Amino acid sequence: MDGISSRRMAAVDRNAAALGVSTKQLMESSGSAVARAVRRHADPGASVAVVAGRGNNGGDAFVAARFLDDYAVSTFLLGRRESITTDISRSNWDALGEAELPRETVTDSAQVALGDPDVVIDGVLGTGVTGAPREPERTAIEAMNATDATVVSVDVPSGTDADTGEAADVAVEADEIVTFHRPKPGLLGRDDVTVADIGIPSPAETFVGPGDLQAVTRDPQAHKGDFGRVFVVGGGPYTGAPALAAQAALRAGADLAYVAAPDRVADRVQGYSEDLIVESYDGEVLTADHVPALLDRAGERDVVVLGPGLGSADATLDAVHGFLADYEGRAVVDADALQVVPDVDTEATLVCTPHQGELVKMGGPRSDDWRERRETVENFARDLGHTVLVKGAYDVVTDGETTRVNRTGNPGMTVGGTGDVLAGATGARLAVHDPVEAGALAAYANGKAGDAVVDEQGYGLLASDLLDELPRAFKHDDD
Ligand SMILES: NC(=O)C1=CN([C@@H]2O[C@H](COP(=O)(O)OP(=O)(O)OC[C@H]3O[C@@H](n4cnc5c(N)ncnc54)[C@H](O)[C@@H]3O)[C@@H](O)[C@H]2O)[C@H](O)CC1
Ligand SMILES: [K+]
Repeated sequence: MDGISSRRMAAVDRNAAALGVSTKQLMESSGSAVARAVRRHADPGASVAVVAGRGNNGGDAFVAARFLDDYAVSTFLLGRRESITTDISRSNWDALGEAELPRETVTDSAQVALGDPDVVIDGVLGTGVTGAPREPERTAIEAMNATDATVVSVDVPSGTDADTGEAADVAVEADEIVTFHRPKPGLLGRDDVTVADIGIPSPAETFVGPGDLQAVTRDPQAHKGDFGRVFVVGGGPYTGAPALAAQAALRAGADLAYVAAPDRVADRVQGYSEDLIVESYDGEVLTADHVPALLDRAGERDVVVLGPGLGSADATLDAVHGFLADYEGRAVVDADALQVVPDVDTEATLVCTPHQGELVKMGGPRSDDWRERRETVENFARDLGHTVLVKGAYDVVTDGETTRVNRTGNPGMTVGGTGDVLAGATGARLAVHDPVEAGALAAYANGKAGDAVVDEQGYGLLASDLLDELPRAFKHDDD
């Protein structure tokens, strides 16, 4: 079983809530699994000390204490009730009081006195920890290690980093770890780990959801450019496509959006928006002579979006080939440029964004059912060596290893230009995320923006309508 990082676990937890399985339900399953582990180690009547921190790890421990009311269980909260960080955990603390189960709060490390229990439940710190344990958690961990009890850790031994397995100078020495859903990367290879299924529905992982948006953050200390300079190479036969892609990049969080376009159309592209930095090259379409200068510029920027509105003249496709052959950075490839990708040997990291027809033109599979498409596109992406985002009612994003499916969006989005918006948004996210995550986030937000527009005004959506909605579509609970 693959490991799941703390960050991904938090996203999946939030996605599960959006699918109707609340964190409270998950906590109930987690606590119950911990209680079952305790029953394997000691019979009813045995003494159990439950040591709980102020986060949801402690909440799991409160639930376990409630399930163990046929044991001599006493619960210690490291802090005051008011300092419990989540409502769910606090309600489970309150439930212990209502059930008249022994519980006490420990606000001073000097007060940590666990007695001589048969079993200790370690619910002090889980995946939400930052840094080495502080007081009173530190003393509590030492007190747990000092008992002769069997120690059952909730999710991860407190003091051990769930992602790296690194133990702080003070960390719980667990006899058994009951971890939830999937092993945490830092626990892989250990033989003292039980993985409990806590009822997270598999769509919470497969489908991009609101939890995935938690990856979209903006550091208040950031400087201009930190969130990406996106370079759209497009336009020639068409002018709207590169303008939409570049504006979408800004709406999806990029700091600067550049467009390189033939001088015949560059002014028109600029005319659509004063927010873009438009650079022109001579001629009517992209040709091989332009490639060296474009490569220089691309080297100064974070991501290239190659394709929108370039057209499919032979000279242009040759130029795309030449560009990709020598480019080593990150790029989104869209529209007519896609057909070149299978024939080019490149060091670049690409996110290809075909619709079904373009995928077939690339030599990819045709499949109508999304489950089948997930499989076939995975294989195709693996062979291609790049990330592929196939657009459809269910978008599939995969690098052949990691796959996400997006089901936001609606039939109104079959209108021209929505793909250009997606390509630009993907470019912006590719400046800060890995390729699959970038594609997944962009597809999710693009579809969500389309849903918001159609909700408000009905069909008749324009691709440009998506631009205004995109920032809201990327917003999430933590904002
Ligand atoms: N993800 C899921 O599907 C579920 C997870 N569950 C459990 O929840 C924890 C993670 O909970 P969270 O509230 O995010 O964080 P923690 O309880 O791990 O800790 C936060 C808590 O601790 C304080 N704190 C942080 N760092 C330190 C430190 N270095 N020293 C002392 N105190 C620290 C912080 O202020 C908070 O108060 C996960 O592991 C699971 O056990 C649920 O079961 C629901 C499903
Ligand atoms: K723990």
